Amino acid sequence: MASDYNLTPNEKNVLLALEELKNANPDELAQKAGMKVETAMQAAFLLDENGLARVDEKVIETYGLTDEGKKYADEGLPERQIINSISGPVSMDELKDKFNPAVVGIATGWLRRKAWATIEKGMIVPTGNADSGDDEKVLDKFGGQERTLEELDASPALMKDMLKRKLVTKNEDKHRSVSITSEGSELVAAGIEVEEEIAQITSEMLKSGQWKNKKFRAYNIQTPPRQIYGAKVHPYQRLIDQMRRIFLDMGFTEIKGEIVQSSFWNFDSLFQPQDHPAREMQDTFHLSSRSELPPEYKDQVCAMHEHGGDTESTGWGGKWSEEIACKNVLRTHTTALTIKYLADNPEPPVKAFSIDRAYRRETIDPTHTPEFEQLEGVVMDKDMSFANLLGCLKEFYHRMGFEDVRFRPGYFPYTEPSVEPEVYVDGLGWVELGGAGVFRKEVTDPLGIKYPVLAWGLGVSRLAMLKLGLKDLRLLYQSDIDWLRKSPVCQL
Ligand SMILES: N[C@@H](Cc1ccccc1)C(=O)O
Repeated sequence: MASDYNLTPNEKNVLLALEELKNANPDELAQKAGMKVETAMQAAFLLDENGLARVDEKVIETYGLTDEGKKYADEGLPERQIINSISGPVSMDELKDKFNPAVVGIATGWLRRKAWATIEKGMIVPTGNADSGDDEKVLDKFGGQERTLEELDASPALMKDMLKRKLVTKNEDKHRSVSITSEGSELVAAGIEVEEEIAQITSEMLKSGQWKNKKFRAYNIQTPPRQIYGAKVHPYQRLIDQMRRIFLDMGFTEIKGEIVQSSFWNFDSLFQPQDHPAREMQDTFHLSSRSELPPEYKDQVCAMHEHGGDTESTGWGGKWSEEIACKNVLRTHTTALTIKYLADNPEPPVKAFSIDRAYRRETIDPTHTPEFEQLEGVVMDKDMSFANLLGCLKEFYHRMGFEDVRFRPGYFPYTEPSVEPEVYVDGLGWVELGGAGVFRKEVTDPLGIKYPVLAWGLGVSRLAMLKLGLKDLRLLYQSDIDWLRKSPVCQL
């Protein structure tokens, strides 16, 4: 049953005005209701929402004359001016003396097209038939105003031609009209009482006691409130913070470093041969800049690569090139940071980690991005063993909420033994999450590191996908505000 209970005084006034007008444009409505157009329309939209009125919008196309069009409406089209001024053949030159050459230029084409004249050897020869065309009739109809197609009594094809000839412009105007619905009329018939309502109480009203005689606008508890999205930490950042917290809690020091690294620190110090496939253009972002090689290590690293240095290792053999080692790259793993940190801090114990971005030339797909995070860590101390490495990683994954952790044999040029940790995820099975191992002598010896080093580099975004239940890693990197606001994984 309709009731005026929830209507504001403006809505009531507009509804009463509409009942008289039935259908009106915004200006008429505002005038009748005795309010500003915006106020009246605001009320009309509210009435529309409640089914008491209807606001219709339609786009009306109108045409207007361009400056050129106006001129020709007054003076006649160029072809008309010329055909009216001649009674027999005339030469173009003669016409150009009498008329603006631009006018003559435009006119000749149209004289021919309209078959008002032929052009023979530079002479314009009237055909004797120059009836007023539809375009001229339309030009006459404007009378200095915007006109609709109906008012001009013109075909769309003709208007298209005139648009092309730049005689007219086309405008699209949105027109609104408001009409009362039968429900609205019923409500008016049942009686509407307009009385001033207040939505806000002022201190004056309170002081004077006036508020006692006021009518308060009722709350409409049906109106859906505007959604408010609180600020929060990005879910990926939240997980990164959680991982950082775990290592800090386990007594590790966080290290940071440069994104741009020499090949020396990114590859050579890690005993990656200079012809290793990972160093190829298609895997690594190579830069044109270079770095100085650290004088305290470069000879030892060279010796290790070429023949195994002072150790029983044979090295890779061949010639190690300083030229290749000093070339800069975007770090392809954060192991470049931990190895340098160890070289700078060779005294045990060292427990350090880094959680930061690495770069590889990956083709972007749901599980690969050229920029990604790694969680890198090293432990160096007397008597550290492979078992300590597995224990440390297990502990980390447990703290991240993964119960089942296992290790598969892996291969990295810088570790021996090497493993790939995996966690078990319901529905997915065992998921591989990075690499780990104990640094080889070939890595530690040239840098003067005397004790065993446990090392790992774990995929962070892969872990985040598992924790957040995502199928597409790219979501983590695109700041899709809608997803961030609404996705349940972002609700924490
Ligand atoms: N750097 C290796 C991971 C790793 C780090 C340390 C030791 C062993 C492996 C990678 O990016 O895949």
